[in-house]
Amino acid sequence: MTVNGHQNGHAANGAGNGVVSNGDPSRYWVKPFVPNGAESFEDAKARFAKLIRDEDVAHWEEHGYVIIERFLSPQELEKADAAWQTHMPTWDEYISKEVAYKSLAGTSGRHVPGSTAAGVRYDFPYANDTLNQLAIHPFLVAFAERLAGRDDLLMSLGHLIGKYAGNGNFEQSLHSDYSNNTLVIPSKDSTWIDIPMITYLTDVTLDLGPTYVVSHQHTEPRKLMYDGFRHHTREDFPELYEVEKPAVVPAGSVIIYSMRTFHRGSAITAKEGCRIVQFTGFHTPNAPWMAPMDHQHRMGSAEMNRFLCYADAGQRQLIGFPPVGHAYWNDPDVVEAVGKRYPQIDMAPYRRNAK
Ligand SMILES: O=C(O)CCC(=O)C(=O)O
Ligand SMILES: [Fe+2]
Repeated sequence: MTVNGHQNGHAANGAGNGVVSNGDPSRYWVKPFVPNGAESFEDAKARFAKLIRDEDVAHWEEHGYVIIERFLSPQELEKADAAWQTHMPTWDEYISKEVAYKSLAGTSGRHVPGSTAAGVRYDFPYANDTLNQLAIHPFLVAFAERLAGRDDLLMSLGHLIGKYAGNGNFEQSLHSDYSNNTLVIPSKDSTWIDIPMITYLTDVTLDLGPTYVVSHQHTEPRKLMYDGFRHHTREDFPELYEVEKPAVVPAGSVIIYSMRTFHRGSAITAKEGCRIVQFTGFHTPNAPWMAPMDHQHRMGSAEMNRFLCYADAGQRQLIGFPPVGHAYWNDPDVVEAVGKRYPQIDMAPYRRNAK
């Protein structure tokens, strides 16, 4: 079942990209973006923005979430598979070395052993270019820009998370995600908005811990954001659990939701299997109370250097790097010094406005 009411993705858009798959080709299976090639990130975003369906935006506006099935092409998924497997075991690897892998935590400072959000957890940026690029896929950024109505968003978060059958209780209560994403609470006003997303890198079946989500239609009229509880338990709010819907989706799909959207991770009831996802989010740059991506311990890391050097200038901007043309680059000494810090970054575009 799908939660959007439209089955298996989208009809072919006639782009003629010749992709062969098990289902209909998705309209998003167009030329992938490659940083620092002929196309800028801006142009790639514009290309993907044209593919966004008005009804998907309308669904998000009405329900507080939308699921886009199979936005990643089979080729992208194949690369993504190889990429997550550099960080986490497949199910077969996991079960063949269960003792060793059971305690695998990843490197995230936000890994809380035993919590329902645990699992193996790595934070963006990763030691892998494909994973980094997936986190800021031009389609995801374009969709967030469309919802926010501006094109200068910043990345809020990035986590690669693996959950394995039999290794923990992942059953959560319905909640909104804001406690570590804003100092206050997420208001309705999209002037300052943070847009979270979960990209599913493996098939999610009912027994592999789907995300459950509740439409705004059920939560907004009741002002559940304002009742002082972030977690709404089954005991106290049974009626919410009657209207929640599972995001049962094929690998390569994404749920784009909001910080006001009630949702939850659920138990893996299958005996075998794992669910690998990447959380990301993008927010408007006008709200210091919101989503301060905690760069402090990442700046200067090998992963951050790797991300910055591989990325396009428009992608660096997503994490706060001064944009091309910004007055920061007016001082030629500064441009050259940053070039020395990151010898692999092409400084030519930044050099252009050095006076
Ligand atoms: O993993 C999921 O599907 C959702 C998890 C979640 O909502 C959370 O950890 O805040
Ligand atoms: Fe959550």
